[in-house]
Amino acid sequence: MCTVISFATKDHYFGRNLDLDFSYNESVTVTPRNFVFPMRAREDLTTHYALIGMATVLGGFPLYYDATNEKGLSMAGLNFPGNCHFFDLQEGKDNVTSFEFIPYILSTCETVAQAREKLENISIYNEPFSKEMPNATLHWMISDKNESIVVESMKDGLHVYDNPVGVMTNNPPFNYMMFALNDYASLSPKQPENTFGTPLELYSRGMGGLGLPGDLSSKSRFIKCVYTKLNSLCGDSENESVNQFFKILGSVEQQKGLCEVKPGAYEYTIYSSCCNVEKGIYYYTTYNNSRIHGIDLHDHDLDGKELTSYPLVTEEPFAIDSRK
Ligand SMILES: C[C@H](CCC(=O)NCCS(=O)(=O)O)[C@H]1CC[C@H]2[C@@H]3[C@H](O)C[C@@H]4C[C@H](O)CC[C@]4(C)[C@H]3C[C@H](O)[C@]12C
Repeated sequence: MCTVISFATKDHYFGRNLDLDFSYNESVTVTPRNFVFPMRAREDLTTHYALIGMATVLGGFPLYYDATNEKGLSMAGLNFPGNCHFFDLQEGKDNVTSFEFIPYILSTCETVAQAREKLENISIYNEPFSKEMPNATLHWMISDKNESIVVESMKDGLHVYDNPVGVMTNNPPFNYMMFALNDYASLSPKQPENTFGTPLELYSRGMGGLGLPGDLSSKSRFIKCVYTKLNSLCGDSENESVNQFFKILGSVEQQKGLCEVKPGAYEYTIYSSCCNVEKGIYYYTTYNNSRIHGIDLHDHDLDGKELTSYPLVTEEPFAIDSRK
């Protein structure tokens, strides 16, 4: 399971938890403007916006999981098994494979409004990257500074939903997720009001949130993360914002051993990311390394042609303070 959020203080931030039982050897990857994205059913993308994000690079192609472009438009793919459906080539449509979808939108659009226009004619084409790399069953969140949308390709076509809460997880489809929020509308960081007309003792702090789901199912993570994000208070500095972002994602992170996906195999939060979309800095932590690392898009020659990849730092020694 996974969770993606868009978040704002003075700057805007976008990132996700990647929850899975194994890794595809992902790295933080910068794609400069003149890297050629070969496309399967349309003209190659030769000159485009520069991108930074998490990807598996295979055969020279950055298979992005989540990324942000130099204009601050961001996009992430999360699992959507069972509901997701991709199509054969459609005459008269912009046929874009699922692994080309992030590069295509982020290469060519500056805003969600522009992405919406492109989406009007896009069909997600079912050709896999290779025999060894079948199609991932994904849905996507796309965000800019002003808004977020969710894109779900299903048997009956492409659905584009406004996402006023800026959070997405996995199944069920996004309209069901938004409806499910109704059941929790009365939760609050304030202590509840006693309406029974008989004296009761509020024996603990935090009782306004009683009933907030805490399990790892995707609907529960959606509710919990929306509640956490929308009630979160945060200062404007980069340090406070990035730390708070990781704390919000931490409210739905997965500890090893709690979510069995097949006998003996457990999903866990392999990495968490947070991109400052204004500055183009992609921060991340990994399961065994909570030190925040950052890679700056603008540290690179953005007019170049070659990818730059940064292997994840997955372990680091603790800082043990000495009395001396
Ligand atoms: C599984 C990942 C999403 C994590 C997630 O949502 N897990 C929840 C599982 S579930 O709901 O409980 O079933 C997705 C996110 C991005 C995906 C990867 C990216 O799409 C890039 C390539 C695309 C290739 O077609 C397949 C391999 C792959 C490298 C994908 C593997 C996998 O499907 C990834 C890593």
